[in-house]
Amino acid sequence: MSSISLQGLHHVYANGHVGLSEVDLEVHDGEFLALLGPSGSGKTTLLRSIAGFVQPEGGTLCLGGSPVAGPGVWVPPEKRNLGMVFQDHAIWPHWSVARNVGYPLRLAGVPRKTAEARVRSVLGLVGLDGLGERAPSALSGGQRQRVALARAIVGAPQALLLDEALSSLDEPLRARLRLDLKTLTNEQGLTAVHVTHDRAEALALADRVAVLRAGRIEQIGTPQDLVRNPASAFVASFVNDAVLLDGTWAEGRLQIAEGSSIPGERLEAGPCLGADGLGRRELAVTAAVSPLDLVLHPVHPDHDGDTWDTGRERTGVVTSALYGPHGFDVSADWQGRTLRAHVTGWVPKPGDRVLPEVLRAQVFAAEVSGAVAGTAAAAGVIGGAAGNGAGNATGDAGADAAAGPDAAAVRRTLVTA
Ligand SMILES: Nc1ncnc2c1ncn2[C@@H]1O[C@H](COP(=O)(O)OP(=O)(O)OP(=O)(O)O)[C@@H](O)[C@H]1O
Repeated sequence: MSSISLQGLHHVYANGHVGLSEVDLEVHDGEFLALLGPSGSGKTTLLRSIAGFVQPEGGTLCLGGSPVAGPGVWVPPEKRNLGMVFQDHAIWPHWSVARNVGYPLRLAGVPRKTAEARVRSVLGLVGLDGLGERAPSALSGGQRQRVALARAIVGAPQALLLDEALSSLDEPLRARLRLDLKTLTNEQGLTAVHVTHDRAEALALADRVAVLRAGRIEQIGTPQDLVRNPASAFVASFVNDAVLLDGTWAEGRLQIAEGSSIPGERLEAGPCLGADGLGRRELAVTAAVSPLDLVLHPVHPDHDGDTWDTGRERTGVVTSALYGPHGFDVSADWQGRTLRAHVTGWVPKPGDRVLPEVLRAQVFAAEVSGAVAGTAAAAGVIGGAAGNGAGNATGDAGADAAAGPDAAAVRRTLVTA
């Protein structure tokens, strides 16, 4: 059975802003669902509608199979049996930990002995064993958030609603609580809906992730689905940090810019292109390229064979290179667009010239201009089949530059059909 069910949920605020637009959603019993999306996409409105803090203008909302909002139905928040955790703990500073956690049980009139035993047990579940008599001021930020979590689950709610609940914590506290939250919800079979801006957190924690955009659910699926099979360029950009390249599909290649194209065998048609995939027609499309599928080949500083006949530069320039344990996260400016790539095998630094190459891209029908609100301003790329000057990823840029535009160098370093 669905623990939480929304049909055609709709809400427009008094100022005309669309909070939710005809949202259908089923959250299954024991499922952990993350709501992910850019600012203003409707995540909070959706969560607050479930909680009962927003009364939707249209549609129906059921909890545990019973309607709580809809035509002629309205169940107030305190009657919905939901646990909520906010970003800022919201615990009473002058009450002990145990008193804070036991508050919902006192409200519900649970006998004192039963309540004390339940509080002790829940404190154990959230890793606060033996800290019941502490004052909140004597706890760390992470511990205070565990108190809020304990209070949210102490009454055995039918669902747990988390509103940016981990966002105020610093790493590694946040990583630790993330792990504990996942274990706790799994072990206790809790249904949870978690609003977050943090895509890594959404992908790590959730059984399914709903990506919101302008009050609608753009895609819902497992983390693997969203990463491997994004339904749109927007999802690819938002979830996978993909660079978006507008271009034209024609004659077996995706033309990205003057002289720069991606051969068809490196392209995968997204679902919006239908069963025929890219087909034979000329199409305006957007290619989404994950930073892991974009190679930046270093170009030797002395090499000057990197312009088109028109004099336009084929290479890009590294604008930032952030070191990490598994390589560098690099941004490069290429023909006025920002490319992002994960670089291993050589040490990039700002100012380095690079030649980009796309290994794989997902292609979507082009959106009407400006429709991809909130995506990275990114993108454009890639390798032309002529010329050279690019070193390969093992750092032999100098050797290539010295070799001149020979066929071997071209094969080794550039996108070719
Ligand atoms: N109380 C309100 N009054 C008027 N408009 C609102 C109100 N709350 C939200 N909105 C508008 O509704 C839309 C959805 O906002 P919502 O807060 O649900 O998005 P969000 O994805 O949670 O954003 P954020 O990540 O910034 O919190 C936005 O256009 C927002 O400006």
